[in-house]
Amino acid sequence: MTPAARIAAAIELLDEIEKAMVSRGAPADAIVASFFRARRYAGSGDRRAVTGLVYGILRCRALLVHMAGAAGLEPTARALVIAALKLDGEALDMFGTEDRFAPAALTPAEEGMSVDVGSAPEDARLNIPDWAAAGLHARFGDALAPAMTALAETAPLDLRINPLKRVSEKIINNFNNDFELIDLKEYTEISIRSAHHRMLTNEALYRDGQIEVQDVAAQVASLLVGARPGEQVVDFCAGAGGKSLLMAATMENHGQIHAFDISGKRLDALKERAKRAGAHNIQVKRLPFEDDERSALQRPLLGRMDRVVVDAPCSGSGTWRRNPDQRWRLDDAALAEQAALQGSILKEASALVKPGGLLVYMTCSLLPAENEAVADAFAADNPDFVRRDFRDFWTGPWLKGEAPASLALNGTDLQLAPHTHATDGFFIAFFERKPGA
Ligand SMILES: C[S@@+](CC[C@H](N)C(=O)[O-])C[C@H]1O[C@@H](n2cnc3c(N)ncnc32)[C@H](O)[C@@H]1O
Repeated sequence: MTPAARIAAAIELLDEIEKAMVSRGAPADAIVASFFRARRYAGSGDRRAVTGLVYGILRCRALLVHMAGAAGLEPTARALVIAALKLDGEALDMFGTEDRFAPAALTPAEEGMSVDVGSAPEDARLNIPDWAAAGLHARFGDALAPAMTALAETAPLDLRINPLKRVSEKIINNFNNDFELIDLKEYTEISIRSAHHRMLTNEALYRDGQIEVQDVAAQVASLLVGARPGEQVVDFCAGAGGKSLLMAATMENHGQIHAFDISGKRLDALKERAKRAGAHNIQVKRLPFEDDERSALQRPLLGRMDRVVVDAPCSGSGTWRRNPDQRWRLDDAALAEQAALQGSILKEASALVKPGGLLVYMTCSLLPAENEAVADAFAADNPDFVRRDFRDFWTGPWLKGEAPASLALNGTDLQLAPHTHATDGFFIAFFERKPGA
């Protein structure tokens, strides 16, 4: 593709992503994949250039929208691409050239767009969507700028060794030098990090289930649950099984994990991953939508589980490094709806915990409305549960050293964030059902 054709393609691709953000359609990575499936003529260099420009735009979209608005332009995909090129100090001479793929010539308003970043409001400079502004200010206070800068970066590729497969240090050390593995032993014994994103599907270690892809925050969360061999555990929102797989390892495949989710597709993926990982104690159950069927499925487990994990559906604000389009997919009403759903799932799942058992609530969110507020409301309405300090659980297998400092707004829960912990944003709260309750 010519440079002009790449710009035209970036405008087209961004337009598709913008429309999907409004309609809450497919996520950006799925749109990128289908965009290039339909354009087989695009080489890998073209893909990298077009995708790099589009993702770069999503990482500072609020500022670009501000720049377009200040020039009297609607924030169309074309205006955002022009703003991004200006911000990067790129020449705009590929617009309106003889090249038949070139985008149309710049209008006077587009020509005149100013790159006066200093005059933009702080939330625009830091790429903060309106619906998350109050929560992020409350979470980070004076550290808002470094926190948001870290959230705008590209996340590393985090992996973990699968303890069920007993991979030796030597094998890991030999694992494709190209991966530039960083020895990441700060929080756990089993984490490794690659500076680069590569396809792992052809790697023998991955195909044989010896390594898994999982952000370190999610690894820490799974280990903090502390599931032991022989226990009965429910992973209430198990999805594709990130937490279940690691819990199966702490349980050494003994006892039972009941993996629930409403998505049959995700549970199918869990089954595949469990097979690859050699995790044999996970029983997958799709939660029906009808209330009575849903209750019937859970009835045999009521009040009998040693541990119940609720990895609730959330805004995903802690994963914005990986999914920058997620910032633009919610609004105030959707956030409130999400928090209400989180509260109701937590309440429903709590009924499965046995007296003396543990309920662990977690999200990959940074927002107090989805984190402390949901946990606080549960604590207030459920006196038969005691809120426990996360530090008490920093004892499980493969967790290292001292518990890290927490960014939670209280002294008991754990909140991780990219700028302080070099992980995704992640929240975890612990509740113990009173013995005899
Ligand atoms: C954060 S994801 C779970 C990720 C998963 N635990 C992992 O580690 O890979 C949240 C999951 O909640 C599921 N979910 C959404 N609404 C639900 C509900 N009402 N009951 C149970 N699961 C639900 C979604 O399908 C999604 O898989």
